[in-house]
Amino acid sequence: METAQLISEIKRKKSFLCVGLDTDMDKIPAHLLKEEDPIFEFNKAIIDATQAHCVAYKPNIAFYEAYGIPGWKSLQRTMDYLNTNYPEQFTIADAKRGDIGNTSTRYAKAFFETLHFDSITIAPYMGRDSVEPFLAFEDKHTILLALTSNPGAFDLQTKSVGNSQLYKEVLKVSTNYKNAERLMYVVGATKAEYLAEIRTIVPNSFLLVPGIGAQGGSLEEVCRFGMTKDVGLLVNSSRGILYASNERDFASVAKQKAIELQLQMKEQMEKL
Ligand SMILES: O=c1ccn([C@@H]2O[C@H](COP(=O)(O)O)[C@@H](O)[C@H]2O)c(=O)[nH]1
Repeated sequence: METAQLISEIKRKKSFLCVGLDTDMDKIPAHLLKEEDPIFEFNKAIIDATQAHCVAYKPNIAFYEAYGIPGWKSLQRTMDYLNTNYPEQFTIADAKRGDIGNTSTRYAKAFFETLHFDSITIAPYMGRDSVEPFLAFEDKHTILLALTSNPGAFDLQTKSVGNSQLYKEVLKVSTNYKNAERLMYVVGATKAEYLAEIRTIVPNSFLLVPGIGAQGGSLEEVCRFGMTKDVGLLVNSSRGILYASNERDFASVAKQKAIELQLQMKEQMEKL
C-alpha cells in the first residue's frame, strides 16, 4: 500500500488506530477452543467487529510462531482474510527481524511476498545492509525500532553516542538509506516526551506507536508531540481491545473499545 492511500484512509475514517492481533490461546474465550482453528476464528471475529474503526492490523508474529506450523497457518489464514475482505487495511508484521543482506532478503520475501503484509518491523542494530533489502520492495514499508516502549529502552537506545543518542542516530543514519522514503519508525507511547525532538529529525515519517493502555502511554500526549499535518501516526492497542472480555460477547466489547479510541483520535484530528 502506498503512503497516500494510508493517509486517505486515516482521513476518511477519522482514525489512526492499529489493532494488534496478539492472539493468545490462554486468553481467548473458552468456547472458541472447540473450533478447528481457534486463533483464526478469534481474529476473524475481532477483525469483523473492529475494521470500521481502525486503519491497520498488527499481528505480532511471536503469538503465531509459538504454536509452530498450526500457528503459521492461522497467520496465513488471517492475512488471506484481511487482504480478501478488507484490502484497505494496512497490515504490519510485528516480527522485529534484520540480518545480513541475503538473509534479510529471505525475511522480506516471507512477509511481503508469501504472507502479503504491507510492512514489517525491523531491528536497526545490524545497520544499512540489513535494512536495505526490505526497502527494495515497492509499495512495502519497513518500520525501524527507534525508541521502544519498554523500560529496557533506556539500557541502550538513549545512551550517548558522540553528541547524540543512539535512537537519534538510528533515525538520522537511516534517512540516508536507499529508498528511505519507505521507512517508518517505532516510538513507544510511553516515551511521548521524546516525540517533539524525534519530529525535528523525521518531520513527516509515519510512526508506529505501541504502548497505550496496558503499558500506560497516553494518546493525548502522543498526539500533542507527534502528530503531523497528515497525522503521521499509527497508534496500536492489542490487549486493551482483544481481551476486554473473554466471554461470548468478546467481539462486541472489542468493538466498543475500538470505538472509544477512534472517538479520541477523531477529537485529536479535529485540532489539526
Ligand atoms: O516498542 C515496542 C514495540 C512493539 N511492541 C508491541 O506492540 C504490542 C503492544 O501490545 P499492548 O497489549 O497494546 O501493550 C505488542 O505486540 C508488543 O510486542 C511494543 O509494545 N513496544
